[in-house]
Formats: sequence, C-alpha cells, structure tokens
Amino acid sequence: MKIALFGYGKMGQMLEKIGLSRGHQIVAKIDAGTSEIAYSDFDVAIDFSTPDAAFKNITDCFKHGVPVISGTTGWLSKIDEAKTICKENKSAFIYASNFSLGVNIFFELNKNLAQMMANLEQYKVSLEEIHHTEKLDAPSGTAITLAEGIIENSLYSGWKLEEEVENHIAITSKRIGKVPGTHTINYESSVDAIEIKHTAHNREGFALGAIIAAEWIQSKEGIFSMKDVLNLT
Ligand SMILES: NC(=O)C1=CN([C@@H]2O[C@H](COP(=O)(O)OP(=O)(O)OC[C@H]3O[C@@H](n4cnc5c(N)ncnc54)[C@H](OP(=O)(O)O)[C@@H]3O)[C@@H](O)[C@H]2O)C=CC1
Ligand SMILES: O=C(O)C1=N[C@H](C(=O)O)C[C@H](O)C1
Repeated sequence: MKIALFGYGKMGQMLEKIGLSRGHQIVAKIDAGTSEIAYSDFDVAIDFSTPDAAFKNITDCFKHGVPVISGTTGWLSKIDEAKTICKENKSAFIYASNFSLGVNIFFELNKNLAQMMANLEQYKVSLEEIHHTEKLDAPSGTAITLAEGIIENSLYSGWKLEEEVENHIAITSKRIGKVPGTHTINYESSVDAIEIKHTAHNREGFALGAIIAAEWIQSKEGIFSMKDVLNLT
C-alpha cells in the first residue's frame, strides 16, 4: 500500500516506522511547507497534523478520490462538513480520537460502566486526561469521546473543561513532561470511589491502529469508525 503522511511530527514518524514494518511504502511526507501534492501517487492518506491544518488536508484528499485516516484532534467543529465532502466525492473516511486497540476497548468499557452507574445518584463522575506539554488542544480528543460515551448512557447533558457545572461532566486536562496519554474516569461517592484508567506507554499503539485502519479502508466507500475496523460489537 502506498501511504501519504500528512504531518510528519511525532506521530508521522511513528506511522512511518510501523507502516514500513508492515510492508507498506511511504510515498509522501507532507507538512505546512509542501506546495505540490501528487494525489494520484498514493492509495491512502493518513493525517496526524494540527487542528488548523486537518480540515483542508482531509477534504483536498476527498476531492482527489483519496481515502483518509484522520487522527488529528481539535478540529471537530468542522467534521460534519468534512463527512459531507467525503460522501459527495464517493471517498472513504475514518476519524478516531484514539486509534489504539486498548483505548477502543476502554471506550466500550466506559459506556458499559456509565450504563451501570446511570441510576446511582450518589456517585459523581469526573474525567482527567494527562498529556505531554507540546499538545495543542485541550481537552484531548479521547477525553471528549469518553465524555460523549458517558452522556449517551446517563443523565449528564454535557461536559465542561476545568469547571463544575450542574449535570455536566467535569474534565481536567494536565500537561506534564512527555506523557503519551493517560485517561482516568472517576465515580466518587461519600463512601467509596470507582476508577477506570488507560495509560499509553508510548505512541506505537496509536500508529499501529491507524495503519490497520488504512489497510482496512482499501476499496471501501463511506464513513467508518474504529468499531468497524476492530469488529467491536
Ligand atoms: N487519534 C490518535 O490516536 C492520536 C492523535 N494524535 C493527534 O495527532 C495530531 C498530531 O500529533 P503529534 O504528531 O504528536 O504532533 P506534532 O506536533 O509532533 O506533529 C504535527 C505535525 O504536523 C505538521 N503540520 C503543520 N501544518 C501542517 C499542514 N498544513 N499539513 C501537514 N502537516 C502540517 C507540523 O509541522 P510543524 O511542526 O513544522 O508546524 C508537525 O510536524 C494531534 O492533533 C494529536 O492530538 C496524536 C496521537 C494519537
Ligand atoms: O496529542 C497527543 O499526543 C494525543 N492525542 C490524542 C487525543 O487528543 O486524545 C490521542 C492520544 O491521547 C495522544
């Protein structure tokens, strides 16, 4: 498979390593300064760039009939528009706030736990995410997906960053050293606490999941998710 990497930072470099190890070719490494892009040279684009760059990178690929795997976070206000452009151009798209197998299982665990806790008013939920100091967005995309998973399965109506608001999940974002990504959900009562936590030890899991998604999307048309790729019911 011929892969174009949009963004060649920490994740782009890890994607190159994992892609090559699985027998793929990296035919383009695109960054802010790239002026000419030969879309017909690649089978799939993988975008791990920046919140400001993602929408244009992704929709330009769709307009050239190139399927896109997107891991960039912090641009979700425009994702519905991107999906429309994907459909108009009969292209294919997977966005995931987190491509690691472990986090995708954690997403399902989070939803199941939220269902079990839904009627237990004595427990108050909160969410904490910790990432490296170079991260541009807060809260993390993964924390937003986790909050949405709780909201779908409980009486909470939204989430707030660093703020306590009635019926909203409070999210705390911490930026420390080189932390690859740690997410904790806490249900606190006056007598006890229940906590679930995912800790990424490095970026390999994110990159492997994105390459597997790129392999999976070949010859497909439409909008898909990591649940489709991993066959999680
Ligand atoms: N979904 C997932 O599983 C994961 C998602 N992420 C997300 O992926 C994104 C990238 O993360 P990370 O690699 O750590 O960040 P980095 O800052 O290390 O890399 C981002 C790269 O994008 C480049 N860039 C800037 N503008 C453009 C442009 N117009 N087109 C293409 N590339 C551009 C930057 O170049 P320059 O430095 O020159 O500006 C930089 O090299 C973030 O949004 C992060 O949250 C990260 C890990 C996992
Ligand atoms: O910026 C990162 O590093 C990460 N970003 C993603 C997010 O915002 O959730 C995924 C992972 O946690 C690493």
